[in-house]
Amino acid sequence: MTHISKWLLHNSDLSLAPMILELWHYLSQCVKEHFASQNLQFNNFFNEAIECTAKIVMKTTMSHYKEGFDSIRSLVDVGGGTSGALAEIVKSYPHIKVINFDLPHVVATTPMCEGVIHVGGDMFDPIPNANVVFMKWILHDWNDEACVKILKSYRKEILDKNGKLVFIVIFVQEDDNNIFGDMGLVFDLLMFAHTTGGKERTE
Ligand SMILES: C[S@@+](CC[C@H](N)C(=O)[O-])C[C@H]1O[C@@H](n2cnc3c(N)ncnc32)[C@H](O)[C@@H]1O
Repeated sequence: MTHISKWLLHNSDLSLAPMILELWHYLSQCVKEHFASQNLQFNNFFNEAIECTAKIVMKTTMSHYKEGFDSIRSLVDVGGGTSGALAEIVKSYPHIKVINFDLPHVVATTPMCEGVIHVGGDMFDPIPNANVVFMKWILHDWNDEACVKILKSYRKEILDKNGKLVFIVIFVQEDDNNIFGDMGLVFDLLMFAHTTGGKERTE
């Protein structure tokens, strides 16, 4: 077993197996819109895939954005999935009132998580009230036009409340020569497989 293949083990605490292995079996069906809302098994695979990466990414985010979280009173995670990111946030910052906001079929199958309020809805409609709008790995799901729409409407809402927008995004570097260099390409292919119009960006 190589250092990198350890990420594919199902039984380790930090694993990428749900993201890298299972989802590809559904590539052809994913071309159909709304597949996840109609197929419970795929919905579960997709949510597990996101959750396994959330744990890994939030570990780093929490250590680098410590002061940022300290000053937050309420936060809505837009497209928060099964609240993997929020679970990590409330563990370290129980004073923050957190809301997980995602599509109704996702929220319906999301297990309860202490301290997290789940709200079902559409991110292109008005979102639940909070001082901070948090979005992790959302903008890469959408084309430029949709991203501008999201950014404009949330910016206005947040400015009115003197709050802030916190985004966690992936930036692909064209001359990436490190061991994770190909991950940009892998993520771009994932966006192709699982979204209609999403892509990884360089800026
Ligand atoms: C790539 S996942 C990111 C999940 C989570 N933010 C994370 O990184 O752990 C995108 C999420 O956006 C949700 N989503 C897609 N379209 C949406 C919409 N119109 N309104 C609300 N949520 C939506 C999906 O259900 C999914 O949970």
